[in-house]
Amino acid sequence: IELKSKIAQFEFENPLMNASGVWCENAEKLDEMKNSSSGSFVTKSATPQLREGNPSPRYVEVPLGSINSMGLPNLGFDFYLNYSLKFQEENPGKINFLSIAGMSMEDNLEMLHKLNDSDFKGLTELNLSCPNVPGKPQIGYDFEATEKILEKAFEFFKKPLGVKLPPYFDFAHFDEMAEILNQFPLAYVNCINSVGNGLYIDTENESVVIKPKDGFGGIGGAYVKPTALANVRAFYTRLNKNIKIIGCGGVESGKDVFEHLLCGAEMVQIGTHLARNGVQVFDKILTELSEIMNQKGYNSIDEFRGKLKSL
Ligand SMILES: CC(C)(C)CCc1c(C(=O)O)[nH]c(=O)[nH]c1=O
Repeated sequence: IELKSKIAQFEFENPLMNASGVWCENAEKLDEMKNSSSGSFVTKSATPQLREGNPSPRYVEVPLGSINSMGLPNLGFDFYLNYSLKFQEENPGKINFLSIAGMSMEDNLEMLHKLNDSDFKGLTELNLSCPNVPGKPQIGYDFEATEKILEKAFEFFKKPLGVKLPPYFDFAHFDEMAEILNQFPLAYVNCINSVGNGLYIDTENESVVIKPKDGFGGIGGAYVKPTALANVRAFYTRLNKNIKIIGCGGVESGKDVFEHLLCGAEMVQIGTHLARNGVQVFDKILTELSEIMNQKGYNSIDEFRGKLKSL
């Protein structure tokens, strides 16, 4: 059976990849992703310079998912660009995704200029959960700021660009965001980033479980699947068809991947489940997805992608 997915001019042999931030922060992890059975991989969101990030504990697995306030620890933009250039050189015809999350508009534009002027042939992911000016919500929750940064980017950026979105919970927000995104020649929209500022409590110690932000952190894993599926579906039905959707959130099995694909996802990312179990999750989940497709008599994903039925 066929598991191919297409974004921009790229074709991937299967729809699975890691979620940015998971199994992608250094060369050792990226090599494991590169050598796994995933269809592609994305690098940890980069800032212009190396960042230590927040004090640990900053990522904690909990029964139904994970909570994190990493604080953008990363080896710096040049590391991920060089890794990507080496990857495309050593694997002719193959490309990866490179994520950026500047701490300011200038940082983002600087990294986009460098990418534009480089030999990078892959896809760039602009992480809109990046911080805004103090006192204002993250860029993805500031519609004006989102429009402004995309206007500035598309003045000069000529390579395939996607955006990573935080989750939305209101139809007015789906509509407003889609109206903005439809103005730009985006290659894709990636839904969702972690559900922001959750709180997990250790009742034995009567304390929080992560050190930064008094324990407040982004929630991932099974907790967020219904929200992730809703955001994938909401943008799939609102965006023009040449903007593909990447689904991210709550994927632990072939069944979860099937649900994201039914909602319209072109690629499906795995975060918390990958962090917990390592890259063998891709083999397991590909087998489970193939099993489901065989049982249902589907030979390719295109036969059911986006075809979620209303009642
Ligand atoms: C939240 C930011 C630190 C501004 C961006 C990086 C990021 C982080 C992080 O590095 O803390 N964690 C997430 O779950 N999603 C993200 O996009």
